[in-house]
Amino acid sequence: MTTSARGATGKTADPALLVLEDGRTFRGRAFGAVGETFGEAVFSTGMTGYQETLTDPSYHRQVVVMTAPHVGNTGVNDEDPESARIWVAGYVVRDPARTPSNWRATRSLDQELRDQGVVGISGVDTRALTRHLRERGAMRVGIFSGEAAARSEAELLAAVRGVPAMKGADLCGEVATQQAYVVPAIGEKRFTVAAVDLGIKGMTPHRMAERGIEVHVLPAGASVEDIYAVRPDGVFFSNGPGDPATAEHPVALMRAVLERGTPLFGICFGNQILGRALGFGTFKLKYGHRGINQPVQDRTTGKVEVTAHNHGFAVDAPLDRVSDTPYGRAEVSHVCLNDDVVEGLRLLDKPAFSVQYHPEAAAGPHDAAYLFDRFVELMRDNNQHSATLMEDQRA
Ligand SMILES: NC(=O)CC[C@H](N)C(=O)O
Repeated sequence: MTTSARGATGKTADPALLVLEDGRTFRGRAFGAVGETFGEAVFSTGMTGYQETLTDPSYHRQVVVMTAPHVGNTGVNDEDPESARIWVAGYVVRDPARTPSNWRATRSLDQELRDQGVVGISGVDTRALTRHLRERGAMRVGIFSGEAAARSEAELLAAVRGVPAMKGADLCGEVATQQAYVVPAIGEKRFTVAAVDLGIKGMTPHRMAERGIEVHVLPAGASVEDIYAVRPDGVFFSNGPGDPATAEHPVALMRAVLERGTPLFGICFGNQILGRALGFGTFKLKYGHRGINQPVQDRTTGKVEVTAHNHGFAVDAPLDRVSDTPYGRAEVSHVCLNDDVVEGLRLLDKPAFSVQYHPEAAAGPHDAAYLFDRFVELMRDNNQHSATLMEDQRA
């Protein structure tokens, strides 16, 4: 052992090594489980919400670097997770809290990472690492501690370079539910929504349920018949991990929904699926957007909102004009003010829209919650329209 330090438990933490695919290394201490892990190194600028980050299924196969220097202050509780387990492949922090303190906490972050077998590293200069990823782009990484670190750096680097890249990764099937389930409406039921789970975060159906929506969450492999079997007033496509260029089945499903004109809403991966369904391309951003402080402009109102993000890919659609698509006219409805990345799409001739960011904001500001209300309005207007047509037929 070359270095040692007291970990959160008071035990001596093993040294750990972080190896990037371009050969840069960072030394630190084991945090969470001891062993090895691999993934795509990405950074999140969220100052709060680490439990929600860890349990967001969109982080599957990603090693998350926290730019906030001090992580773990409020420990871990049973209410904040966005899914039933931690999905990040590895976790990189500068200075973990030694003594968590919060009335809801039942355990420490270090303990939770160990219990779930998630390998992390602490004591890393996360500012230098983040700058490196900003300059060179997101890239593959490995974290090694204990026995796993007892190899030459050349061997560790070869192992990192052997793992699959995020570009071309088809991952939704690995995180989505296998069984359909229902999230009941809170209060009076007003609408039924079929939500295609591509890696859904728990807060998303909750935000719909709060608005009187009964949400039928369906597996990623659901058929068009499965969707319409629930007699939906609207269809939702969730966030999810991996490269949207691989998502053939969700694109086909969405096209069937657009064909029928059922009100449609997509979040994050769902926005990329809508982009593809309309005939736009998607591409990998250099280092993506992750955090809860990204400025986005709603181009329909001109208003700027501060929003929660987690995406490494984006839709390639023109910002300066309305596009003709097989489903009518479409436009970019939202744009990121940092870099002009497409953050939302809207159809002008059909009740369909999507955003690249997270209006459910778990964690994050609630500026974008109005998007769930827009979905409700689309369903309400569509139902009224159908009712009028029925009356016309009877007259
Ligand atoms: N949160 C998401 O849905 C992410 C979508 C996609 N995996 C991306 O990284 O861009």
